Amino acid sequence: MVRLLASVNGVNEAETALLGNVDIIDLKNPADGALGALPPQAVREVVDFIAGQKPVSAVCGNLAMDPGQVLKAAETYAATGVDYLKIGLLREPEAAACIRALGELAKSVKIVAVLFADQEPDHELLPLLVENGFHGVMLDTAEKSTGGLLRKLSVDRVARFVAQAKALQLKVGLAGSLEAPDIPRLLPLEPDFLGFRSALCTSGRDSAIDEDAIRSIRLLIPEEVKANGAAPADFRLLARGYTPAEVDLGTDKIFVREFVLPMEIGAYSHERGRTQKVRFDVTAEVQRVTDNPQDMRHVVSYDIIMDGIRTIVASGHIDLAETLAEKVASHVLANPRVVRVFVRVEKLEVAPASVGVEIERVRQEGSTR
Ligand SMILES: O=C[C@H](O)COP(=O)(O)O
Repeated sequence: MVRLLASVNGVNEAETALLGNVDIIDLKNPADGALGALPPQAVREVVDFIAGQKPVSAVCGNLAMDPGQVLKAAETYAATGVDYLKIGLLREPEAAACIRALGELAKSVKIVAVLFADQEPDHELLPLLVENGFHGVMLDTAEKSTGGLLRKLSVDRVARFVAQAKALQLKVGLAGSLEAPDIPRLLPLEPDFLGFRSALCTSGRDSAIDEDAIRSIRLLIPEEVKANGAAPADFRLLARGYTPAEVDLGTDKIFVREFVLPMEIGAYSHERGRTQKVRFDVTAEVQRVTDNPQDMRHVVSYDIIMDGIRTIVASGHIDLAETLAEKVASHVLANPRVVRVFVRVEKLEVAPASVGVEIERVRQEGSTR
């Protein structure tokens, strides 16, 4: 299940977030950047106000990578009674010593490390976080005015980060000026939570959060549904395409055309260890879910197709264009609303003309992939 974390600046906003049914109330001072902390007393007030209705996290401030200072701040905020502490780790050699300094405290409070997508996050810190008992890790952006997470780090790199953290049993969160169209792109990566501030505000990150804005984000992150004691919804399925229509409205086609990427491909030895340009054309036939599409729940985003291609291309050398086409088709059909997909893969640098393959694949009856 992917949880919705909302960053709030005090009791009033915490109440709004509670009404919006977010999953985690995160405390920070947005006016002081990605890691601006509220005074400990203000954090305590929110912890008392929430009174266990939702988990509460707090950031510990814009800390220099000084182990003593980091530990002191963490102890101060741990004493407020929050469920999670968020500690920002800058891309500096002392970050490792700061992690070690928190090892003892991590036995009594859940600590989540925050790494920045715009500072080349250091994957080598992940095992160290585990060794020192950290609960989780999240990617955020330090600079909020220059675009969101997926503009700072390509989707395949975010996917690799999530997969690596999960393989180490760390809880993993993603944030960074996330907007509605980012959500269907990030849900398939199955992070443990997605974090928001800017998208919840009426006019900019420093303005107040707004109930309607929270609601529109909440709608895009499936909540755990348990009806009559039935098994919880399959979030992997929901995450890939939201709820399929109950009545048959027919299909539409979405497409990505002339998407060219350099990649390692080819069965010849001279094609190894170098990239060549490959062009992708994909058309997906998708079930319609409404006559009145209004938000990301109602569409299958073409970004998901491009994200899949980028991730497949980044995964390493592929010998055959046929293998590549099958992988792309399979990725697109992973979305339960896609009933048929057409994929053309063309190698553009092989011969005087382009060469490649076209395939068409259809969802098998009853298959959820
Ligand atoms: O922890 C999450 C952040 O508060 C997200 O803030 P943002 O959406 O403004 O980047």
